[in-house]
Amino acid sequence: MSAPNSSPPENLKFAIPKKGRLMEKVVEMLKGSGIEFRRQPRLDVALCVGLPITLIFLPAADIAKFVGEGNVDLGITGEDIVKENMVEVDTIMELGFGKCKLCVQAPVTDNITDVESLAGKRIVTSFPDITKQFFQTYDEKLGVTTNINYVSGSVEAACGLGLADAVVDLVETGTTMRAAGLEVVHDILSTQAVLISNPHSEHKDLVAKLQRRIEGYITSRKYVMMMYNISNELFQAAILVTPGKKSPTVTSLEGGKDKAVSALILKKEVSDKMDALHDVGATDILVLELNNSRM
Ligand SMILES: Nc1ncnc2c1ncn2[C@@H]1O[C@H](COP(=O)(O)OP(=O)(O)OP(=O)(O)O)[C@@H](O)[C@H]1O
Ligand SMILES: O=P(O)(O)OC[C@H]1O[C@H](OP(=O)(O)OP(=O)(O)O)[C@H](O)[C@@H]1O
Repeated sequence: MSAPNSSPPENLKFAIPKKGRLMEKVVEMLKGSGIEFRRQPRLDVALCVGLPITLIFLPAADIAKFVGEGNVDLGITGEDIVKENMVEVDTIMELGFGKCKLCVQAPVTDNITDVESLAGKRIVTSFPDITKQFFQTYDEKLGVTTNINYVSGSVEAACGLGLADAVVDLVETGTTMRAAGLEVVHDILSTQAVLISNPHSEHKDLVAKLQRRIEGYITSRKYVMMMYNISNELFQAAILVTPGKKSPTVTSLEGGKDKAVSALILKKEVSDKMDALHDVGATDILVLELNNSRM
């Protein structure tokens, strides 16, 4: 029993992006993971329902720093932002969205094929530390200093405005880059959204619980359950098609001549697997959506 005057334990503080493409995905993921909250209009703090968690809505670019410095226990942001801030955080899991690349880009008309030729030139970026680190090797080799300037957005406009010889910016579809007349000269890193925690957080059990819930949700979005019947003779060939995530579940049907098999299948492989099972001789093939999962 706790001492009568002890203050209640503090809620876990969980920072999530306050706007933009990451926010939409994060809110959808939290809902699917049973992490529900009510956010009042214009408020950047929300309490979770039934869990001792306070959500704090912050700019994605600030979240790694807040987690690293222990202002919050847990956060979701891009790996690119974690690397740029060079903070000490535990990366708990990759979340599979917010995927893009950080690239050196230059005007198509300049026809630059070798990134080394940009050393000593003017580069504009929202990632000055990663960019500085990237060009350092070339600067030392060539005895030059690359001039790196920070802008917080619309990086792609810098070359057209005459402010830069090249930019270091994110590329997903390439639409922004092409519209600005730029092309990729060099990939620096691949990134996606990650769940990060402060290594000294006192909420280890709750962090582990959230991790399990989010993993369960991600699995349920990636997989479906495939069920089918197969004769005993053809069974071995069929389970080669559906080995499952760990292994398939197999039960004998009444009469003993056939088996019923259920196995998790990656969504993107469903049609190929159904065709293959049909060719092997399976019948009554069903595909069921997963609502949630815990592995
Ligand atoms: N086009 C993209 N595709 C996928 N992920 C992206 C893309 N652009 C950004 N990201 C990811 O989202 C993170 C936050 O991006 P961004 O800074 O654009 O968010 P924002 O909060 O909308 O800010 P702003 O619109 O003010 O720049 C990036 O660091 C990166 O990890
Ligand atoms: O390859 P694409 O699919 O075009 O995506 C890449 C663009 O997306 C991001 O910008 P965002 O749209 O967030 O606007 P910003 O320039 O204000 O950061 C990023 O900085 C790129 O400019």
